[in-house]
Amino acid sequence: MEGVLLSNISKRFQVDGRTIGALKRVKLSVPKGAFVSIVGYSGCGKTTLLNVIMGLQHSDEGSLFFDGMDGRTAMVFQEPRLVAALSVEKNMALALKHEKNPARKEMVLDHTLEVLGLTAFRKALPCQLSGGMAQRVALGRALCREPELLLMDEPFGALDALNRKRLQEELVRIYLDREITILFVTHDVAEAVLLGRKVCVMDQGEVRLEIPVPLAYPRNPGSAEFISLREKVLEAILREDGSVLPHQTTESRSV
Ligand SMILES: Nc1ncnc2c1ncn2[C@@H]1O[C@H](COP(=O)(O)OP(=O)(O)OP(=O)(O)O)[C@@H](O)[C@H]1O
Repeated sequence: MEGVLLSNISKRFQVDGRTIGALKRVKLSVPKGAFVSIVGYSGCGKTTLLNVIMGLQHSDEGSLFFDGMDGRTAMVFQEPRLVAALSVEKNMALALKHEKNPARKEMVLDHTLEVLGLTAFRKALPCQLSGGMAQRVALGRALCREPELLLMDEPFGALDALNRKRLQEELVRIYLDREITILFVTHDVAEAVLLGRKVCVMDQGEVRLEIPVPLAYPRNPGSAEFISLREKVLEAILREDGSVLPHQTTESRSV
């Protein structure tokens, strides 16, 4: 299978003399071109998993394979992490600094600004942007790398509902337009089902369950199929945790 393959990946941290197993023999396959959502309770190892795949942290054990992929990987974080002194276009151009051909550099930059509706703000500084726009710039910077693999760590978590919805729609459009593989971490069960072709449920450092989402894009969160899948994912998370959330509606549940 072409794609990213994790085989028995483990990662431990030492905190105050205690050993924390952040990842415990994680097995996961992400086929090339797939959109995979990862959900799970806070602290279950989602960020560590992305960091290991990105190469920001080394695993203690296990193997990571990129089969049939060229290794071009980009990551988007919960906060935009823009350089305050640089304009929108200069922030995005940071991802193109290895591009030798100036015409191509300009073309990728112009195209990405346009796709994300940022052309009119290309000269703006980060302090002149709204939260949604800043996150769009962060996504643009990642896309300028023309990644085969895009890792997203709760990228829309800090946005208001409207901006979040817009960016979710834009991300699906970008995914369908490009041959890109996406691994998307979220606390929001509905977002996981809205975006992923597969939802992986993590618990205490393990990928416990993989639930396929066989719905066409764009998805309708009000449809019976969507609601049933959302419930299935939620039940899987609660089953792993062994707890109940008595006062929350399924609409609002995030983990
Ligand atoms: N640099 C670190 N040093 C020590 N412990 C860490 C470090 N990074 C993560 N951990 C621990 O590893 C475990 C997994 O953390 P991780 O950030 O991957 O979880 P998460 O599922 O992404 O959580 P959240 O949803 O809250 O972001 C947690 O117990 C955390 O305290």
